[in-house]
Amino acid sequence: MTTDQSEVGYTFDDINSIAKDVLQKTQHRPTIGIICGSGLGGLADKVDQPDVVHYHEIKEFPVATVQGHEGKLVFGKLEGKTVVLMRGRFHYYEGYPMWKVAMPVRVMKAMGISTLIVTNAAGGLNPEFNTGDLMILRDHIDLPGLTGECVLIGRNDERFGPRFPATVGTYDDQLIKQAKAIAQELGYGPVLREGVYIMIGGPTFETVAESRLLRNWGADAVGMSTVPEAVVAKHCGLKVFGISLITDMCSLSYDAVNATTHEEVLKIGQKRAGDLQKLVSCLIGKIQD
Ligand SMILES: O=P(O)(O)O[C@@H]1C[C@H](O)[C@@H](CO)O1
Ligand SMILES: Nc1nc2[nH]cnc2c(=O)[nH]1
Repeated sequence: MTTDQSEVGYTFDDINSIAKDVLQKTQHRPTIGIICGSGLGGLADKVDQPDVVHYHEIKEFPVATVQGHEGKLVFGKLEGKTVVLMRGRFHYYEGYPMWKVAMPVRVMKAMGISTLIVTNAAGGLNPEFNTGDLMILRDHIDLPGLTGECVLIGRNDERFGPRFPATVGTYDDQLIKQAKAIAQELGYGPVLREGVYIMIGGPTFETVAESRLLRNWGADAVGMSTVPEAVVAKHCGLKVFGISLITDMCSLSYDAVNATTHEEVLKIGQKRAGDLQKLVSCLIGKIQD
């Protein structure tokens, strides 16, 4: 690991060495990676023949510090596919630099995945949304990136991806179509949404004025994760699918203020995680390795 600001982050060799070490702890060779959002780690319990690797067992891996994020990789079989789940992700507000927040994506790519599924808990900004809705990410707004904290800042190694990557089409059209069809089959039509996720740095939830601003910018939901992971995934050529569980509605008016808490986020997560997990499992079943 280097410390010079132009060379921050793990080198290509560092990433490959971490991936190699982790693969020695499991018999599985995953093709699909899944990052579980706050309170959404239960999908890991559905994995057959699980091999669990705790983050603290992996040299150079950050540790998860947020309630609802356990801090382990779970390898195994889901719907016949070999997967690796991150049960616990890293957030910028925990004090990790952006490149560290997203480094597990490069490790998973080095382990052999070709598709990344990212899930999160998010606040609803679109007034037509309701708490408990599931929102497929059509696109995102990288607010930290737009303000100088892009996850790809630093020297670029072309073996990871290009210096100036396109971010249009980050979320795979085919996966979006498949997920929508599955949601209809499962009877989730009334709670299924599609929209734009905006990432803020956190850990503060939004003021009313900030929620109005984010809504005016075209965002349908707001959260504190996902975007750095999706940007790094697109950069290194992974197919990406993103989905948010709307755990609370952001206040757009001073007359109806809802002061969101993390406990509320986890509670709705617990209540609604089953449907999100079902949708993600069925989608995994349809992904071509
Ligand atoms: O990891 P995610 O994005 O699901 O977590 C959300 C955003 C904050 O970390 C936390 C707020 O309750 O939930
Ligand atoms: N920023 C933000 N993140 C969330 N994660 C879950 N709910 C919210 C929310 O309302 N705002």
